[in-house]
This record gives sequence, structure tokens and C-alpha cells, in this order.
Amino acid sequence: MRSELSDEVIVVGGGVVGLTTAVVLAEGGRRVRVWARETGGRTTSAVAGALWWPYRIEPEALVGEWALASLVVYRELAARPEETGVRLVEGVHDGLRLDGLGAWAAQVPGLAETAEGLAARLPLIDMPVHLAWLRKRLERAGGTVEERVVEALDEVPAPVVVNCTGLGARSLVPDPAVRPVRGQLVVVENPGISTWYTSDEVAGGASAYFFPQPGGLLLGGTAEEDAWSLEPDPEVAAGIMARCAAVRPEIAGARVLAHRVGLRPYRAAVRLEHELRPSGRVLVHNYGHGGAGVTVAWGCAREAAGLVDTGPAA
Ligand SMILES: Cc1cc2nc3c(=O)[nH]c(=O)nc-3n(C[C@H](O)[C@H](O)[C@H](O)COP(=O)(O)OP(=O)(O)OC[C@H]3O[C@@H](n4cnc5c(N)ncnc54)[C@H](O)[C@@H]3O)c2cc1C
Repeated sequence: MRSELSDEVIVVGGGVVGLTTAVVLAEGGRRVRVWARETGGRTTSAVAGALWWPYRIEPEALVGEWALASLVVYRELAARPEETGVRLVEGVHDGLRLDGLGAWAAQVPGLAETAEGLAARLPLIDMPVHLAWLRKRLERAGGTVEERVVEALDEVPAPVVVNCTGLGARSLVPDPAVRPVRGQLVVVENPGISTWYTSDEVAGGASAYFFPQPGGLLLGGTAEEDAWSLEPDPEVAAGIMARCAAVRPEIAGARVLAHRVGLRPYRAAVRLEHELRPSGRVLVHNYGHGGAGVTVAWGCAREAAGLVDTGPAA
């Protein structure tokens, strides 16, 4: 049996990875506090599109399992879209074929090759709504969220600390292997598009994609490695509009509602690891989810919770 003290966990980070991990831990009986420098709309997670699909995340062998475990959860949450922010929406990955995808692809319900590419009905997640819903679910399970900056993981006052700081891990751990992959989006008034679309990336990470969300049509995208600016670049925005309008001409005249920029926390491999610190603290890392933190959130949260409970696999 665990003592009350050892049940206490502080999760550092309040993006989709931190909140989902906190929910799994709290519903598993732990006393959970989330400490985060930024919460809700100010996190990278709030910028995400967010389509369920593994993109710019490694290693492929593990990502498939994490993504499929999360897909099951999102499909259930899609029964209550207003509340959870999760919807199942039809769309196509233009030019993509099943060949070249991992074994996970065969387990995605309804994923089919068409003349255009890969068509599917996938979870599309309205992140501001989903993050608020995760927080409420955590609070219902007895967890709390506080805005606090952590300067050193060893100084966090709990026997178990879970590090879900995304790009913040670069300086906090410190771990120079976590690098930003900058993404810019344009939000426009939806001219009547009800399906999502993605194209292949061309040089420099540029692509065309659009995701219909309740608050507008999200247009992307870009993927600039090691770029740190959070300022929207007007030329980049014009390029995004032009690429999307080449696919759906009605986008050209759509009224721009907002510009968004986020830094994907990319790492050559997601760090999901148990560490016993000299201080006796258990530290579990769960960061570095690149362009697919939403896609894998539940699978990684469960694995992180397993590491909290049982330590690393023998
Ligand atoms: C333009 C764009 C589009 C995207 N589209 C998709 C998509 O369609 N599908 C998908 O699955 N993913 C998508 N992503 C990727 C996704 O947004 C990320 O993988 C995900 O948000 C990472 O979540 P996280 O919780 O690890 O990080 P974050 O959301 O960045 O959260 C990190 C948390 O840690 C906190 N923190 C950091 N350092 C400290 C510290 N020292 N002390 C206290 N707190 C700290 C932060 O304040 C924050 O609360 C997209 C990203 C971008 C930028």
C-alpha cells in the first residue's frame, strides 16, 4: 500500500501532455498538482490544429502504439464534441499512400487509399476547448493547477515529479536535444469548408493544410527547424493563404481572423523515462513530442503513469 505522502505527484507543465498525464494519475488515485509557467491558451498545445496524425515525432516503433491508444480515447470523446472539443471529421492526406506508413496505419478505422491520397474520418481537436475540459476533468478527480515557474526539478517539493515541460525541458533539464520546429497558422472565416486537407511538405517544411474548427478555418503550414520567433511573419502568412487557395480557391477571399505561431518541441526520440534522483525523488520525463503531442497524449500519459507506479521496466 502507498503512504499518503508517496501518493503525491507534481506534474510540471500544463500543456496537453502535462494535463493528460495529470488526469491519468489523479484518476488512478494519486494526489496531483500541476505547476505550469503558462496554462490554457498561452501554451504551444493551444496553437495546435489539431488533427490526430503522427507527424514530426519519433521513434516510429513506439509512436504507433501511443497514437492508437490515444485514438481510442479521442473517438469516445467525440461523442461529446461541445464539451470535449473533439470531433470526428472527414478529410484527405493528399498524395499519401499506405506504403511507407508504419504498421499502426492498418489499425486506423476507415483509413482508405483513394485516387487523391489517404482518406479518413479522424479526430480533429479544438484545443482551447479541449485544454479547458482536461483541466476540469483533473479538478473533478481532485487535482489542481497552479501557475508557477520551476527553476530546478530537484527543488520541486514532492516525492514524485513528472516533467512535461515540452520545449521548456531544453533549459530546465537541461536537454539540448529538444529543439523548436516553428509552425505558423492563419485563422480565416470559414468559406464553407467542412473537411480537412493536408498536402505533402515541400522544401523548408512548407505545406498546405486546412482544418475546419468551430472558431474558423485553420490554415497551415510551416515547419522551420531551430527557429524561435513567436511573431507571425506576414510573408509566411501570405504564402500559407496562397498555397491553401491553390487547393480551394474560395480561401483566397476569406477574411483573416487571427495569426498563430507555436514552437513544436521536437526531439529525435520522445523522452519517456524514469529517473531516480540522488535526492531520492522519482523523476519521470514525458516530453519532446514534436508535431504530434495531441496525437499521442493518452498513450504517453498512461506509460508515464506506469513509470510513476512501477518504475522502469526490468
Ligand atoms: C502550428 C502547430 C500545429 C500543430 N498541429 C498539431 C496537430 O495537428 N496534431 C498534433 O498532435 N500536434 C500538433 N502540434 C504539436 C503539438 O502542439 C505539441 O506536440 C504539443 O502541444 C506538445 O505538448 P506539451 O504539453 O509537451 O507542450 P506545451 O503545450 O508547450 O506545454 C509545456 C508546458 O510546460 C510549461 N513549462 C515549460 N517550462 C517550464 C518551467 N520551467 N516551469 C514551469 N512550467 C514550465 C509550459 O508553461 C507549458 O505549460 C502542432 C504544433 C504547432 C506549433
